[in-house]
Amino acid sequence: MTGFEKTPGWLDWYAGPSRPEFRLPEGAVDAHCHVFGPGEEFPYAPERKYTPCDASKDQLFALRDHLGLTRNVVVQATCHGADNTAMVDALRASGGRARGVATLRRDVTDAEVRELHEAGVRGVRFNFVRRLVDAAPQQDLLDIVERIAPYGWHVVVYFEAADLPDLRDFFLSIPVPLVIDHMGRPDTAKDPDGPDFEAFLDFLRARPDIWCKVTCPERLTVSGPPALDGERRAYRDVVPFARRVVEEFPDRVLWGTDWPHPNLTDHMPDDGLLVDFVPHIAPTPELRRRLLVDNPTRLYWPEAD
Ligand SMILES: O=C(O)c1cc(C(=O)O)oc(=O)c1
Repeated sequence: MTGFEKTPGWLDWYAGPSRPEFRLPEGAVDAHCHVFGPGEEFPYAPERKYTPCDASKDQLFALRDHLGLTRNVVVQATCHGADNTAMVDALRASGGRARGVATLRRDVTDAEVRELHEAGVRGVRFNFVRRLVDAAPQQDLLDIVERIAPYGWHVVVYFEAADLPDLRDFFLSIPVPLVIDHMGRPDTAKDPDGPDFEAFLDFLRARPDIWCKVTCPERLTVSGPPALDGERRAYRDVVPFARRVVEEFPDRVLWGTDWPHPNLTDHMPDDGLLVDFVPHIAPTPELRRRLLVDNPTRLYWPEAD
């Protein structure tokens, strides 16, 4: 009993995922996942916009091993605000097999950034999705960038496709590498070769240090079918979008499960089937090795590259 009550309609993560048919290459990284609490040990932030179910580091590491992954990048979830202790606890318990992305406030001190770096944090996340956070002023974010730049960190940005035109110039003014969450959330009911997704690709072309996570087909799909009950044709509407990114930017794409899949109310995917989705978006062994192993290792474990 944690004293926290899940947001109504919130779906728990999928227990007992299937074992993927696709065998992940040696050293594969889940470059986008989260821990939630447990709330009793790591309380959710007062300013959060949802209350999740608990999803602990041990459960995350068990999923890693079950799916055949080697490492995790644990991204600070908005339900923990700028209190990074649950995420840092996961990094410290991972024996070097997890790196992290933090949320910081403008008044963060150099000593705090250094401590996060020593724990394995390598990026800061700026979130512009209104249902998740009230966005901070852009000047505050640039002040944070000044703090993290000396450590070689990058900035992870989460935004909706419709907001890219307004945010593009701000993003391009950030003087450290950028990593885009969930492919910039395209509307997959639209044409993957149409002007909206072309504008996103054009943004990626604007600088060679903009990376893109080809994640979350379960969030982006419009026509499904869901990755459940052994479905082999899950989320086919998302494939052409992700594949365009993987094929044009093979050296700066990242993949992750997004476990425990915050805020899904329609269905909760079987994470084993999410792994089986990968060969559809990265059709050759070479593309898969870069997406799953080489790229995330270069960004998060450069010393092991
Ligand atoms: O789309 C979302 O609801 C979502 C939320 C969070 C978070 O709350 O941090 O992170 C994600 O990667 C995706």
